[in-house]
Amino acid sequence: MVAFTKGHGTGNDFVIIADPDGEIELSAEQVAALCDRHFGIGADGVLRVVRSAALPEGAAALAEEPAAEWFMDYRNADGSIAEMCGNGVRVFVHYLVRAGLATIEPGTTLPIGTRAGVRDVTSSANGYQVDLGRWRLSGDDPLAKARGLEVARPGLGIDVGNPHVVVALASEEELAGLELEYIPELDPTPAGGANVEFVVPGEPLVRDGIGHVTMRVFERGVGETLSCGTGVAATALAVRHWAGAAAPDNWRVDVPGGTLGVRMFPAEDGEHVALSGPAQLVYSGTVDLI
Ligand SMILES: N[C@H](CCC[C@H](N)C(=O)O)C(=O)O
Repeated sequence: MVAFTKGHGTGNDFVIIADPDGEIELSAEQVAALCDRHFGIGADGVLRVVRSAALPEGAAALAEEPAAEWFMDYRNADGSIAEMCGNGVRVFVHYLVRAGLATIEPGTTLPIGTRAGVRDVTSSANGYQVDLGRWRLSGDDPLAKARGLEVARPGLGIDVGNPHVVVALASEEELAGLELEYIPELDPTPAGGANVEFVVPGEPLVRDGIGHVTMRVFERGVGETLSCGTGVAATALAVRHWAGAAAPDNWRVDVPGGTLGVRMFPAEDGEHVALSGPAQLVYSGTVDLI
């Protein structure tokens, strides 16, 4: 039996397993069993909470300034490993704070180790803000086909530590008509796959200097989720890219599970993108690992 806590960020839900000394080896099958919504707890992913010192890949997280004492071992619902989870890192930090394992005061930063590198988290008015780091156009711009979409649409590849393909749709009706119980088809398929976001620009796109979009997402290794933090950031970046230089650096993104904030800002190593939003813990329990 292992102790777990269930948490979510705008409906993107996770099984949190505290393993500070890195004693629990989670297999892909065990993760898939935990995430199964009928035979397990049910979640979009697993967050294993482990001290960086207890992990081989955690060494890099300790080498940075400031060192990241904690490492987020994120897994997708199918058991696959992904580099980064934007909603997940907010839930991860919220768990650390509520469990008394870390503190985060207004104006202070808590560095968290991830497979995409150390990510800085701060408290914010709507919960937490995570600096997802430097973003880039991935160059993987496939054609996207989806059930319920009349014609294939061009996608824009965006990397925010993990891979995304963002597809612009013409209307909320088109967005609602997508049958995302079926995996979208990307042609060509990026090596390693990608999370696929479908977006409708707000009418108007910019209100009071803030960009507004609505989106849905099919997550790599999961399926359609109510929210995907890195996907929300990638979507705002893609829409701003399409809108051109006059587009704002602050965005509000509506997802089925709620609303998240995105902000682009200059940093020493290039432009960064930050994601802000809520994090909730729902319940705790114990579970038999298969
Ligand atoms: N839900 C996560 C994204 C997980 C990405 C994962 N599905 C992948 O394979 O990259 C988020 O909030 O950013």
